[in-house]
Amino acid sequence: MTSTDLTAATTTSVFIPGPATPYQGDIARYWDVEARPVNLRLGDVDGLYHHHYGIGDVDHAALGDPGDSAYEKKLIAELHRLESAQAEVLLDHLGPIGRDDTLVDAGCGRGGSMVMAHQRFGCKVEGVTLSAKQAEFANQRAHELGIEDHVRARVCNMLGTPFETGQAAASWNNESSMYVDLHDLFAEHSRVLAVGGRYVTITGCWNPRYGQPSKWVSQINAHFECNIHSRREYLRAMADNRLVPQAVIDLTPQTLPYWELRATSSLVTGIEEAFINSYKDGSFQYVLIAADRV
Ligand SMILES: C[S@@+](CC[C@H](N)C(=O)[O-])C[C@H]1O[C@@H](n2cnc3c(N)ncnc32)[C@H](O)[C@@H]1O
Ligand SMILES: CC(C)=CCC/C(C)=C/COP(=O)(O)OP(=O)(O)O
Ligand SMILES: [Mg+2]
Repeated sequence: MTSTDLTAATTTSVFIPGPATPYQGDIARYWDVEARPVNLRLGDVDGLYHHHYGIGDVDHAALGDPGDSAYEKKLIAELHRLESAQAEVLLDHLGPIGRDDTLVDAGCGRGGSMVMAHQRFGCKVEGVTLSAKQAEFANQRAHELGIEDHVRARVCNMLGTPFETGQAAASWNNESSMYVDLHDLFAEHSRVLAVGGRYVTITGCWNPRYGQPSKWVSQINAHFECNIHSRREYLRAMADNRLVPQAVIDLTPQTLPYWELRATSSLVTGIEEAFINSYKDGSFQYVLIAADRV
Protein backbone atom coordinates (compact mmCIF):
# COMPACT_ATOMS: atom_id res chain seq x y z
CA MET A 1 0.00 0.00 0.00
CA THR A 2 1.37 3.43 -0.92
CA SER A 3 1.23 6.46 1.38
CA THR A 4 -1.38 7.98 -0.96
CA ASP A 5 -3.55 4.88 -0.48
CA LEU A 6 -3.08 5.16 3.28
CA THR A 7 -4.19 8.79 3.30
CA ALA A 8 -7.26 7.89 1.27
CA ALA A 9 -8.01 5.01 3.61
CA THR A 10 -7.84 7.13 6.74
CA THR A 11 -9.96 9.95 5.35
CA THR A 12 -12.91 7.76 4.33
CA SER A 13 -15.26 6.22 6.85
CA VAL A 14 -15.29 2.77 5.21
CA PHE A 15 -12.02 1.38 3.95
CA ILE A 16 -12.52 -0.61 0.78
CA PRO A 17 -9.36 -2.47 -0.23
CA GLY A 18 -8.41 -2.32 -3.89
CA PRO A 19 -8.47 -5.37 -6.13
CA ALA A 20 -6.17 -8.17 -4.95
CA THR A 21 -4.65 -8.64 -8.43
CA PRO A 22 -4.40 -6.71 -11.73
CA TYR A 23 -6.86 -9.26 -13.18
CA GLN A 24 -9.42 -8.39 -10.52
CA GLY A 25 -8.92 -4.72 -11.42
CA ASP A 26 -9.80 -5.58 -15.04
CA ILE A 27 -12.94 -7.44 -13.91
CA ALA A 28 -14.00 -4.58 -11.63
CA ARG A 29 -13.67 -2.15 -14.57
CA TYR A 30 -15.52 -4.55 -16.88
CA TRP A 31 -18.59 -4.66 -14.61
CA ASP A 32 -18.37 -0.97 -13.68
CA VAL A 33 -19.07 0.02 -17.29
CA GLU A 34 -21.30 -2.89 -18.34
CA ALA A 35 -24.69 -1.63 -19.57
CA ARG A 36 -25.86 -4.15 -22.16
CA PRO A 37 -29.53 -3.65 -23.10
CA VAL A 38 -30.09 -7.41 -22.75
CA ASN A 39 -29.48 -7.03 -19.02
CA LEU A 40 -31.03 -3.63 -18.32
CA ARG A 41 -34.19 -4.09 -20.40
CA LEU A 42 -34.83 -7.53 -18.89
CA GLY A 43 -34.29 -6.15 -15.37
CA ASP A 44 -36.68 -3.29 -16.07
CA VAL A 45 -39.50 -5.85 -16.46
CA ASP A 46 -39.92 -6.17 -12.67
CA GLY A 47 -36.85 -4.59 -11.04
CA LEU A 48 -34.87 -7.82 -10.57
CA TYR A 49 -31.56 -7.28 -12.38
CA HIS A 50 -29.73 -10.49 -13.30
CA HIS A 51 -26.39 -11.26 -14.87
CA HIS A 52 -27.04 -14.92 -15.47
CA TYR A 53 -28.88 -16.99 -18.05
CA GLY A 54 -32.26 -18.69 -18.18
CA ILE A 55 -33.69 -22.17 -17.87
CA GLY A 56 -37.01 -23.83 -18.68
CA ASP A 57 -39.36 -24.24 -21.61
CA VAL A 58 -40.38 -21.22 -23.64
CA ASP A 59 -44.05 -20.31 -23.24
CA HIS A 60 -44.92 -19.89 -26.93
CA ALA A 61 -48.55 -19.09 -26.13
CA ALA A 62 -47.42 -16.11 -24.03
CA LEU A 63 -45.12 -14.91 -26.82
CA GLY A 64 -47.84 -14.86 -29.45
CA ASP A 65 -47.29 -13.93 -33.07
CA PRO A 66 -43.78 -12.66 -34.08
CA GLY A 67 -45.51 -10.28 -36.48
CA ASP A 68 -47.36 -8.42 -33.69
CA SER A 69 -46.09 -5.02 -32.55
CA ALA A 70 -46.07 -6.21 -28.90
CA TYR A 71 -43.95 -9.28 -29.71
CA GLU A 72 -40.53 -7.82 -28.79
CA LYS A 73 -41.81 -6.68 -25.38
CA LYS A 74 -43.22 -10.16 -24.75
CA LEU A 75 -39.92 -11.72 -25.84
CA ILE A 76 -38.00 -9.61 -23.32
CA ALA A 77 -40.46 -10.56 -20.56
CA GLU A 78 -40.10 -14.23 -21.50
CA LEU A 79 -36.28 -14.16 -21.41
CA HIS A 80 -36.48 -12.43 -18.02
CA ARG A 81 -38.95 -15.02 -16.72
CA LEU A 82 -36.49 -17.79 -17.66
CA GLU A 83 -33.59 -15.98 -15.92
CA SER A 84 -35.65 -15.60 -12.73
CA ALA A 85 -36.63 -19.27 -13.01
CA GLN A 86 -32.92 -20.09 -12.98
CA ALA A 87 -32.44 -18.18 -9.71
CA GLU A 88 -35.49 -19.90 -8.19
CA VAL A 89 -33.92 -23.29 -8.91
CA LEU A 90 -30.69 -22.19 -7.22
CA LEU A 91 -32.67 -21.04 -4.16
CA ASP A 92 -34.60 -24.35 -4.15
CA HIS A 93 -31.29 -26.09 -3.39
CA LEU A 94 -30.26 -23.97 -0.38
CA GLY A 95 -32.23 -26.19 2.01
CA PRO A 96 -34.38 -24.91 4.88
CA ILE A 97 -33.51 -21.27 5.59
CA GLY A 98 -35.00 -19.31 8.49
CA ARG A 99 -35.62 -15.59 8.95
CA ASP A 100 -32.66 -15.33 11.34
CA ASP A 101 -30.21 -16.89 8.92
CA THR A 102 -27.58 -15.11 6.87
CA LEU A 103 -26.89 -16.04 3.24
CA VAL A 104 -23.83 -15.07 1.21
CA ASP A 105 -24.00 -14.32 -2.52
CA ALA A 106 -20.44 -14.49 -3.87
CA GLY A 107 -20.26 -12.35 -7.01
CA CYS A 108 -23.69 -10.78 -6.55
CA GLY A 109 -23.82 -8.55 -9.64
CA ARG A 110 -26.75 -6.12 -9.53
CA GLY A 111 -28.36 -8.15 -6.76
CA GLY A 112 -31.40 -9.81 -8.40
CA SER A 113 -30.77 -13.18 -6.73
CA MET A 114 -30.24 -11.53 -3.33
CA VAL A 115 -33.63 -9.79 -3.50
CA MET A 116 -35.32 -13.04 -4.50
CA ALA A 117 -33.63 -14.90 -1.62
CA HIS A 118 -34.78 -12.32 0.92
CA GLN A 119 -38.32 -12.29 -0.50
CA ARG A 120 -38.48 -16.08 -0.22
CA PHE A 121 -36.85 -16.65 3.18
CA GLY A 122 -37.14 -13.29 4.99
CA CYS A 123 -33.46 -13.67 5.92
CA LYS A 124 -30.37 -11.46 5.65
CA VAL A 125 -28.43 -11.66 2.40
CA GLU A 126 -24.88 -10.35 2.11
CA GLY A 127 -23.42 -9.97 -1.37
CA VAL A 128 -19.95 -9.19 -2.64
CA THR A 129 -18.88 -7.94 -6.05
CA LEU A 130 -15.67 -6.42 -7.38
CA SER A 131 -17.63 -3.62 -9.01
CA ALA A 132 -18.49 -0.49 -7.01
CA LYS A 133 -21.13 0.42 -9.61
CA GLN A 134 -22.85 -2.94 -9.21
CA ALA A 135 -22.77 -2.71 -5.41
CA GLU A 136 -24.26 0.80 -5.55
CA PHE A 137 -26.95 -0.41 -7.95
CA ALA A 138 -27.84 -3.40 -5.76
CA ASN A 139 -27.96 -1.27 -2.61
CA GLN A 140 -30.09 1.35 -4.35
CA ARG A 141 -32.58 -1.35 -5.40
CA ALA A 142 -32.65 -2.72 -1.83
CA HIS A 143 -33.30 0.82 -0.57
CA GLU A 144 -36.12 1.36 -3.08
CA LEU A 145 -37.69 -1.91 -1.93
CA GLY A 146 -37.27 -0.95 1.75
CA ILE A 147 -35.17 -4.06 2.45
CA GLU A 148 -31.78 -2.38 2.92
CA ASP A 149 -31.56 -3.70 6.48
CA HIS A 150 -31.68 -7.26 5.07
CA VAL A 151 -30.00 -7.08 1.66
CA ARG A 152 -26.58 -5.51 1.28
CA ALA A 153 -23.90 -5.59 -1.39
CA ARG A 154 -20.34 -4.56 -0.81
CA VAL A 155 -17.22 -4.18 -2.86
CA CYS A 156 -15.10 -7.10 -1.85
CA ASN A 157 -13.06 -10.00 -3.19
CA MET A 158 -15.02 -13.22 -2.71
CA LEU A 159 -11.75 -15.03 -1.90
CA GLY A 160 -11.26 -12.96 1.27
CA THR A 161 -14.57 -11.80 2.67
CA PRO A 162 -15.23 -9.91 5.91
CA PHE A 163 -17.75 -12.54 7.07
CA GLU A 164 -17.19 -14.43 10.30
CA THR A 165 -16.18 -18.06 10.28
CA GLY A 166 -19.32 -20.23 10.28
CA GLN A 167 -21.61 -17.19 9.90
CA ALA A 168 -23.60 -18.32 6.85
CA ALA A 169 -26.37 -20.92 6.74
CA ALA A 170 -25.84 -21.11 2.98
CA SER A 171 -23.82 -19.45 0.25
CA TRP A 172 -23.71 -19.49 -3.52
CA ASN A 173 -22.04 -18.50 -6.76
CA ASN A 174 -24.45 -17.78 -9.58
CA GLU A 175 -22.30 -17.66 -12.74
CA SER A 176 -19.43 -16.01 -10.91
CA SER A 177 -17.00 -18.86 -10.19
CA MET A 178 -15.26 -18.62 -13.61
CA TYR A 179 -13.38 -15.55 -12.41
CA VAL A 180 -11.44 -17.21 -9.59
CA ASP A 181 -9.29 -20.15 -8.59
CA LEU A 182 -11.68 -22.82 -7.34
CA HIS A 183 -9.51 -24.06 -4.50
CA ASP A 184 -9.24 -20.53 -3.11
CA LEU A 185 -12.98 -19.99 -3.64
CA PHE A 186 -14.14 -23.15 -1.90
CA ALA A 187 -11.70 -22.64 0.96
CA GLU A 188 -13.43 -19.30 1.63
CA HIS A 189 -16.98 -20.69 1.32
CA SER A 190 -15.99 -23.54 3.62
CA ARG A 191 -14.72 -21.06 6.20
CA VAL A 192 -17.79 -18.81 6.05
CA LEU A 193 -20.36 -21.63 6.06
CA ALA A 194 -21.67 -23.19 9.25
CA VAL A 195 -20.98 -26.91 9.53
CA GLY A 196 -24.05 -28.52 7.98
CA GLY A 197 -24.59 -25.45 5.79
CA ARG A 198 -25.23 -25.61 2.09
CA TYR A 199 -23.24 -24.30 -0.88
CA VAL A 200 -24.81 -24.02 -4.34
CA THR A 201 -23.37 -23.00 -7.68
CA ILE A 202 -24.90 -22.66 -11.11
CA THR A 203 -22.12 -22.41 -13.63
CA GLY A 204 -20.94 -23.15 -17.13
CA CYS A 205 -18.10 -25.65 -17.16
CA TRP A 206 -16.18 -27.48 -19.86
CA ASN A 207 -16.84 -31.17 -20.13
CA PRO A 208 -13.87 -33.44 -19.37
CA ARG A 209 -15.39 -36.01 -21.74
CA TYR A 210 -14.70 -33.57 -24.61
CA GLY A 211 -10.98 -33.56 -23.71
CA GLN A 212 -9.99 -29.88 -23.47
CA PRO A 213 -11.84 -26.54 -23.71
CA SER A 214 -13.35 -26.27 -27.22
CA LYS A 215 -12.96 -23.24 -29.50
CA TRP A 216 -16.45 -22.16 -28.38
CA VAL A 217 -15.42 -22.27 -24.72
CA SER A 218 -12.31 -20.23 -25.60
CA GLN A 219 -14.58 -17.73 -27.37
CA ILE A 220 -16.80 -17.39 -24.27
CA ASN A 221 -13.70 -16.88 -22.10
CA ALA A 222 -12.44 -14.13 -24.41
CA HIS A 223 -15.87 -12.47 -24.60
CA PHE A 224 -16.24 -12.17 -20.82
CA GLU A 225 -12.54 -12.12 -19.78
CA CYS A 226 -13.21 -15.16 -17.64
CA ASN A 227 -11.63 -18.60 -17.25
CA ILE A 228 -14.16 -21.42 -17.42
CA HIS A 229 -13.22 -24.45 -15.33
CA SER A 230 -13.91 -28.10 -16.05
CA ARG A 231 -16.59 -30.09 -14.23
CA ARG A 232 -13.82 -32.25 -12.79
CA GLU A 233 -12.08 -29.23 -11.30
CA TYR A 234 -15.27 -28.22 -9.44
CA LEU A 235 -15.72 -31.62 -7.88
CA ARG A 236 -12.06 -31.95 -6.94
CA ALA A 237 -11.83 -28.49 -5.36
CA MET A 238 -15.03 -29.13 -3.39
CA ALA A 239 -13.76 -32.45 -2.11
CA ASP A 240 -10.56 -30.74 -0.97
CA ASN A 241 -12.55 -28.17 1.02
CA ARG A 242 -15.09 -30.17 3.02
CA LEU A 243 -17.88 -29.56 0.48
CA VAL A 244 -19.66 -32.83 -0.32
CA PRO A 245 -21.88 -32.74 -3.43
CA GLN A 246 -25.48 -33.58 -2.64
CA ALA A 247 -26.77 -32.91 -6.16
CA VAL A 248 -25.08 -32.44 -9.52
CA ILE A 249 -27.66 -31.49 -12.14
CA ASP A 250 -26.94 -31.03 -15.81
CA LEU A 251 -29.09 -28.03 -16.76
CA THR A 252 -27.82 -27.95 -20.37
CA PRO A 253 -31.05 -29.23 -21.97
CA GLN A 254 -33.00 -26.74 -19.86
CA THR A 255 -30.93 -23.70 -20.87
CA LEU A 256 -30.88 -24.35 -24.63
CA PRO A 257 -34.44 -23.01 -25.21
CA TYR A 258 -33.39 -19.71 -23.56
CA TRP A 259 -30.42 -19.37 -25.92
CA GLU A 260 -32.40 -20.31 -28.99
CA LEU A 261 -35.04 -17.73 -28.12
CA ARG A 262 -32.45 -15.09 -27.26
CA ALA A 263 -30.70 -15.67 -30.62
CA THR A 264 -33.90 -14.48 -32.37
CA SER A 265 -34.22 -11.26 -30.36
CA SER A 266 -33.04 -7.73 -31.15
CA LEU A 267 -30.94 -7.84 -27.95
CA VAL A 268 -28.37 -10.36 -29.20
CA THR A 269 -24.81 -9.65 -28.12
CA GLY A 270 -22.96 -11.96 -30.53
CA ILE A 271 -22.12 -14.68 -27.97
CA GLU A 272 -25.30 -16.72 -28.56
CA GLU A 273 -23.75 -18.95 -31.25
CA ALA A 274 -20.83 -19.97 -28.99
CA PHE A 275 -23.20 -21.04 -26.20
CA ILE A 276 -25.55 -22.90 -28.53
CA ASN A 277 -22.76 -24.69 -30.42
CA SER A 278 -20.78 -25.68 -27.34
CA TYR A 279 -23.89 -26.97 -25.54
CA LYS A 280 -24.82 -28.94 -28.63
CA ASP A 281 -21.37 -30.45 -29.34
CA GLY A 282 -21.06 -31.53 -25.70
CA SER A 283 -17.93 -29.51 -24.96
CA PHE A 284 -19.69 -27.21 -22.48
CA GLN A 285 -22.31 -27.84 -19.82
CA TYR A 286 -24.58 -25.71 -17.69
CA VAL A 287 -24.64 -27.34 -14.25
CA LEU A 288 -25.97 -26.88 -10.76
CA ILE A 289 -23.92 -28.35 -7.92
CA ALA A 290 -25.30 -28.30 -4.38
CA ALA A 291 -22.89 -29.37 -1.63
CA ASP A 292 -23.05 -29.89 2.11
CA ARG A 293 -20.40 -28.26 4.29
CA VAL A 294 -19.29 -31.15 6.47
C1 LIG B 1 -21.79 -12.78 -14.45
S1 LIG B 1 -21.88 -11.79 -13.04
C2 LIG B 1 -23.02 -12.71 -12.04
C3 LIG B 1 -23.79 -11.81 -11.10
C4 LIG B 1 -24.85 -12.47 -10.21
N1 LIG B 1 -24.34 -13.64 -9.52
C5 LIG B 1 -26.11 -12.79 -10.95
O1 LIG B 1 -26.50 -13.97 -11.01
O2 LIG B 1 -26.77 -11.88 -11.46
C6 LIG B 1 -20.30 -12.10 -12.28
C7 LIG B 1 -20.08 -11.38 -10.97
O3 LIG B 1 -18.93 -11.93 -10.33
C8 LIG B 1 -18.26 -10.88 -9.69
N2 LIG B 1 -16.89 -11.28 -9.39
C9 LIG B 1 -15.95 -11.78 -10.23
N3 LIG B 1 -14.82 -12.03 -9.56
C10 LIG B 1 -15.04 -11.67 -8.27
C11 LIG B 1 -14.26 -11.68 -7.08
N4 LIG B 1 -13.00 -12.11 -7.06
N5 LIG B 1 -14.83 -11.24 -5.94
C12 LIG B 1 -16.10 -10.78 -5.92
N6 LIG B 1 -16.89 -10.75 -7.01
C13 LIG B 1 -16.36 -11.19 -8.17
C14 LIG B 1 -18.38 -9.72 -10.64
O4 LIG B 1 -18.09 -8.51 -9.98
C15 LIG B 1 -19.84 -9.88 -11.07
O5 LIG B 1 -20.65 -9.24 -10.14
C1 LIG C 1 -22.16 -19.48 -18.07
C2 LIG C 1 -20.99 -18.57 -18.20
C3 LIG C 1 -19.77 -19.08 -18.83
C4 LIG C 1 -21.07 -17.33 -17.71
C5 LIG C 1 -19.98 -16.33 -17.73
C6 LIG C 1 -20.32 -15.26 -16.74
C7 LIG C 1 -21.30 -14.29 -17.27
C8 LIG C 1 -20.72 -13.14 -17.95
C9 LIG C 1 -22.62 -14.47 -17.13
C10 LIG C 1 -23.72 -13.62 -17.67
O1 LIG C 1 -23.60 -12.27 -17.48
P1 LIG C 1 -24.50 -11.24 -18.29
O2 LIG C 1 -25.94 -11.49 -18.01
O3 LIG C 1 -23.98 -9.90 -17.99
O4 LIG C 1 -24.21 -11.64 -19.82
P2 LIG C 1 -25.06 -11.21 -21.12
O5 LIG C 1 -24.82 -9.77 -21.34
O6 LIG C 1 -24.52 -12.12 -22.19
O7 LIG C 1 -26.51 -11.50 -20.83
MG1 LIG D 1 -27.61 -11.28 -19.20
